[in-house]
Amino acid sequence: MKVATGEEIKRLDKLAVSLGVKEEILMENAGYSVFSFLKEKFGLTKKFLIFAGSGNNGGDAFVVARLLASFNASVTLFTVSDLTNLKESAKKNFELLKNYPVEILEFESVNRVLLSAIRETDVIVDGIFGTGLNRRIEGKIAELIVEINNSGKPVVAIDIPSGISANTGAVLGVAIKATYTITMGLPKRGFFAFPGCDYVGKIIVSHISYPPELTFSKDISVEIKIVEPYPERPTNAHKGLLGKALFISGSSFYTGAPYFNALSFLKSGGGISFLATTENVSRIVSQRSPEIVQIPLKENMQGAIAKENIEKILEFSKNVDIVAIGSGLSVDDDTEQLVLDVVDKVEKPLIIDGDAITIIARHKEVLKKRKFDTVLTPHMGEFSRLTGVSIDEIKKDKFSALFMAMEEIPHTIVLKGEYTLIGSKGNIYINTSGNPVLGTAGSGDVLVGTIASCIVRKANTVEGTILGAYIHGLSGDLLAKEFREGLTAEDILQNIPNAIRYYWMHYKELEGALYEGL
Ligand SMILES: NC(=O)C1=CN([C@@H]2O[C@H](COP(=O)(O)OP(=O)(O)OC[C@H]3O[C@@H](n4cnc5c(N)ncnc54)[C@H](O)[C@@H]3O)[C@@H](O)[C@H]2O)[C@H](O)CC1
Ligand SMILES: [K+]
Repeated sequence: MKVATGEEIKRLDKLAVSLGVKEEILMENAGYSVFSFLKEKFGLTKKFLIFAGSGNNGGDAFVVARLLASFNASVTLFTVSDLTNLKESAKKNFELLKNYPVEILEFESVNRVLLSAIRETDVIVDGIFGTGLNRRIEGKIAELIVEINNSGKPVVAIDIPSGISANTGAVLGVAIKATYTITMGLPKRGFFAFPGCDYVGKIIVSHISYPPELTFSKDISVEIKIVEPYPERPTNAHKGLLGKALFISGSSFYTGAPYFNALSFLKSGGGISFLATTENVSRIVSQRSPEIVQIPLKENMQGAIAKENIEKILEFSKNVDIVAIGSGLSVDDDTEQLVLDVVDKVEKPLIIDGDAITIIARHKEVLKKRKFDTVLTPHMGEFSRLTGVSIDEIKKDKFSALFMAMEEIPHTIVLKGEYTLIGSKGNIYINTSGNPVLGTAGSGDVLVGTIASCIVRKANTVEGTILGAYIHGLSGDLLAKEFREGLTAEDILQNIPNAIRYYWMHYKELEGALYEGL
């Protein structure tokens, strides 16, 4: 499903209008989708308290009030801010509403009338601001929102929780904490970025009768894409057929990263995992996992892979289907040379992680020159090094930061975090699996191996990356159903086969599971 900015959705609304789907129809559909959700979820015997602003979000709210009242439901509606400049469709709906049994009040301040209305209601509907929010919410509307948030009542937001930026997920002053958000046309980017993601509650999408060419608009470059699983193991499956990976990772301080890299490749469907690491690390990893094929290398004074191994590594890379470098590696001079040579000379799909990102961030010309499929898997800090943009700036709008990075770096970039973003060829794919369980040491190393196997088994770098990121997050999601704390990268790794089984059974429903279309 495509994910839009506020501007994009306004453009789609206009296009729909130009195709004859008048604004009034769109507004009716928007209101109807919220009404039918309320009817189904809460029933029409409940008390509804609706807040309507002076824009078209308020217009949607008038429709909701009218439809509820037409079933004789108990409805109180507060108008928020001055309604003298209502736009045409909203104005018509406001006038229409006056013929229905709805208590219409003006919100003046957080006074006794308001507090008692909030206390007595069963459900609150937020139609204060939608995509038209263009500045911080202050004064009495801010106070109102705080009161709604403190009420403990279920809140259904129309289109966007008021106060959340549709594009970035920022809170503009204060924002409604919604239990459900019924969003119009398409979901908005801000729902998948922190802190907006904590305000939307469950997202339900209504296409408000857009013609499908708008819903699936090619001009929108952010989307949630659930890809097909990789093909089943062939009957004559043997390890060579299922893909060979070479992991160049680990140093004396990081013995877990190479283990997680190499074993997760096998756990997620890869055939043979080769691990190029120092002799010492190799000994430790082989005791933990004899399934991994070791390429023990000479160590330098810093406990990292010595540079005299470079030729051997480059030569070995010719025998495999994919190479990954960087997890728990090091940033010393020998490692720098190793990373530069690998990025420059390995003619296979390459995943660049961890310290290798830190190194290559200082030599972007080598990265830009690289002609073979490449995936970078930075966390926020590494992404900041890679782009030269501060973490604070990235957090303000991670979508724009990733679009900018893609202009400079012509590779697939996986920006890890809550809702990992995968940027490739000017498009961004939002990963919707995962939860805070995954924020544990070694989790990123498991991600590298999982992406590697999915790339090889799907024979497609971008789709493999999307699939690998999803499976990794899903492993954490399935664990989170049973456990709250105490999970480690080992648990995520061991649960990957379970995540794969689940994905294979349910992937067709996964998009709908997040968005119950109306
Ligand atoms: N356009 C369509 O065809 C459809 C729109 N739908 C709904 O409409 C809203 C977007 O409506 P819009 O009128 O553009 O904006 P808002 O309702 O969000 O409100 C704008 C209103 O509020 C003022 N304002 C903005 N920020 C603040 C602030 N911080 N404090 C005070 N006042 C503020 C601004 O000046 C305007 O007067 C969209 O989200 C949908 O819900 C449909 O669904 C149907 C089709
Ligand atoms: K709203």
